[in-house]
Amino acid sequence: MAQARETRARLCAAHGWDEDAVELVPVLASGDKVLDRPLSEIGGKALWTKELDQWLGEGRIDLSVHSAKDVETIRPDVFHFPAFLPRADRRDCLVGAASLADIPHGAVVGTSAPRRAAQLLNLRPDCKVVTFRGNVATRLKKLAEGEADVTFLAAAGLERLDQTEAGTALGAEEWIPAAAQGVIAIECRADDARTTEWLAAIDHAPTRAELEAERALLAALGGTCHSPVAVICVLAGDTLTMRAALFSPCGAERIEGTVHFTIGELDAVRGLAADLLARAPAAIADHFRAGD
Ligand SMILES: NCc1[nH]cc(CCC(=O)O)c1CC(=O)O
Repeated sequence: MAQARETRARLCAAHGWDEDAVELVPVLASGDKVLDRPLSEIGGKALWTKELDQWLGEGRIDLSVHSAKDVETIRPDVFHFPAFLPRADRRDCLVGAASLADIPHGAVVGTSAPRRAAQLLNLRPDCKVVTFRGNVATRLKKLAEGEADVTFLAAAGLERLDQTEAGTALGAEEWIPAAAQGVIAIECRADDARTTEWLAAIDHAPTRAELEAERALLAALGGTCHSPVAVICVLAGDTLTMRAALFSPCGAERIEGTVHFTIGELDAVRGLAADLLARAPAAIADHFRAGD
């Protein structure tokens, strides 16, 4: 809802509309209903899009507001994304310890993200990972109740809920975030020219450049929400720099690569994916579907 309010504010500002010109329709996603198992076990990212897709397809809403990182790599052709909002803080925050080094030996870490679990175990094999789902408030509550010693939450999510003091943001030199993290993606029906044009006015081109590259990497790797993959792509001037790491699920193996390219040069991204997969031991490669 915080993301939908931000979208409405930007749309109204861009077009000079009153706030009541845009109606917010809350749609509860399956991903919010099933909270006792990791997303990757119960149906993946479609759990965030299924209900919204149905409402959008039926014309009950004109646009859907997503966290870009929750959206599947391959989407139905009948929809498209005319707008990505300016990227918020893309970093993960560590909650419950001041730094990765300060996590107590043998600590219990709550997360159900394969990337966070594998990356943490790669750096801190002494830790134990337990499943931790639910929205930001639920996860902070579970932590306070002692279900885990530490957890990770996206800085963007904490920021949107005014809870930034809850954790310490981790820099890219020590911790790589998820593809598309911190980006709000707005989707509408591809044949809806009117909404497409309204949304195009609030699209942020630099964010789109990073996002398209990060999503192209996932597509080239055949990555899903089961795949422990971390990627950061940063635009500076006309050059994008992408750094990506693949992990085996329990963190024992890690391979990494970096590539520089210009906007739209997605062959460079596909080259990085091919290089990573070529170097990947089976413990990593088994979690990707190269070539799909
Ligand atoms: N379902 C997980 C999810 N999807 C989007 C965000 C917030 C960050 C973002 O918008 O990228 C979160 C919470 C988290 O990872 O801690």
